[in-house]
Amino acid sequence: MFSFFKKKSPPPSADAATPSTTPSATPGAAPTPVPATQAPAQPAQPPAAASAAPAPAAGAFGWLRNPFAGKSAAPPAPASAPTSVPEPAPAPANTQAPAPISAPVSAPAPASAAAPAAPAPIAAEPAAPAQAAAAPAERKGWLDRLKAGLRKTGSSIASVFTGTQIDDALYDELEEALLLADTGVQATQRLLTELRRRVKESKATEPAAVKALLADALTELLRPLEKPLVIGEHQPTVIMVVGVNGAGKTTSIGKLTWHLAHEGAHVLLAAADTFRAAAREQLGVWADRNMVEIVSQEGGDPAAVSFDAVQAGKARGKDVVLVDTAGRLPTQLHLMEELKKIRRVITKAEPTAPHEVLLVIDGNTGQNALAQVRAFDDALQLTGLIVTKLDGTAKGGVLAAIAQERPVPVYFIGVGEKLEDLETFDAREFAQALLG
Ligand SMILES: Nc1nc2c(ncn2[C@@H]2O[C@H](COP(=O)(O)OP(=O)(O)OP(=O)(O)O)[C@@H](O)[C@H]2O)c(=O)[nH]1
Repeated sequence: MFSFFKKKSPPPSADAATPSTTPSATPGAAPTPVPATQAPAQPAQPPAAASAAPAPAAGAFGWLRNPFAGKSAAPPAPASAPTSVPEPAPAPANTQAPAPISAPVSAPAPASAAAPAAPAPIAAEPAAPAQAAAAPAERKGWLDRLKAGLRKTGSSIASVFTGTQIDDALYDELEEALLLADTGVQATQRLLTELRRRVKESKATEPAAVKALLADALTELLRPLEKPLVIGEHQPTVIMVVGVNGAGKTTSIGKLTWHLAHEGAHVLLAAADTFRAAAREQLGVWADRNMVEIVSQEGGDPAAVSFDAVQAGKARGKDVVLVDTAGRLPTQLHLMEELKKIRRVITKAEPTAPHEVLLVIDGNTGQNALAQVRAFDDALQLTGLIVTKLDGTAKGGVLAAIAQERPVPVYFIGVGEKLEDLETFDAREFAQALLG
């Protein structure tokens, strides 16, 4: 299990007013909010973790605290304050993971106040150090999978250090290996310069020691990418998810939803890919699996669906609204304009939203991923990345290129198709996994 988000204490509930009880009651025209139905505990063959898992949020994960866990373990203080957003319908998300869910649901605001250690202002956390200490067995298992996933990238870099001498040949080989791993010219040069400095300073004599110094230099380079996703500062937190076709957007949203729901968050999905029926269906399957609501519409304007979803999320006191958009290339300018419109219209529904604009990139695309980050960032002002398919890739170095050239935080990385194959990004873990 994991906990990947931090929850800020929501402001003393604003729009409490009108929770529309049923899943529908969507304002405006068409979109059809589909209740995530009665879904039985375990749908067909849900991604492995679903069955293996829901040890309801224990909050024992690395550098992110799990405020919902606190709430569930010890039922939040009798929601004294008239609180905020009364959760209307017995939020579907909850049925499956009784403990964490129900509690937070009904009284989001005060709960967080009650949440013991939570007041901590969120944002950028000195991530790494705490992590190792807090890391439970699950984190260890994840690290093993990450290592296995990055083996293709790592083995060629690691082979540089099998010799006995630290000489120019070693640095040349390393340069080649880093470039082949799609680390990019700038990041590669920076790493080599930094490595030479560290080697000199430490008077290292063994290639193995050089490898450890490289891990340090890489960690430092990647560190700016570490940042937790913050949930709870706004209610709902509106997250718009974008990316090229097939990058893994919908799958990542599904995984994220599962984890959020199991942390006790109430999630609403918005299927803003209104053109492709398969895309909507795929998201619908994830909604059913996670027993969360979805706003979906056949045809029509993706921006309108997003607007309605945000409105519905506000009215129903959801913690998170996740907007899935259709895949597109950044060179398809009219489609990029469509994304900008979705963004604008979301802001009309909630002036502070979207709170996150996440780009999903396929780790296999190497340097092209960097081009995608640049283009989507220019168009949409990204707040974070999800990097998928780092399993089996020989191009894992691209994160170093991103850190060097366009350091948009990496909220999550994916190393497989199963639920548990999505985790928070940690610079040192990644550097170590990358170097084998
Ligand atoms: N190996 C691996 N496969 C993944 C990962 N994440 C997603 N996938 C697979 O990638 C494929 C595409 O994923 P989708 O979630 O449909 O991608 P999408 O970006 O929503 O696609 P469009 O809606 O067409 O734009 C699916 O087969 C997923 O199972 C990952 O981390 N590792």
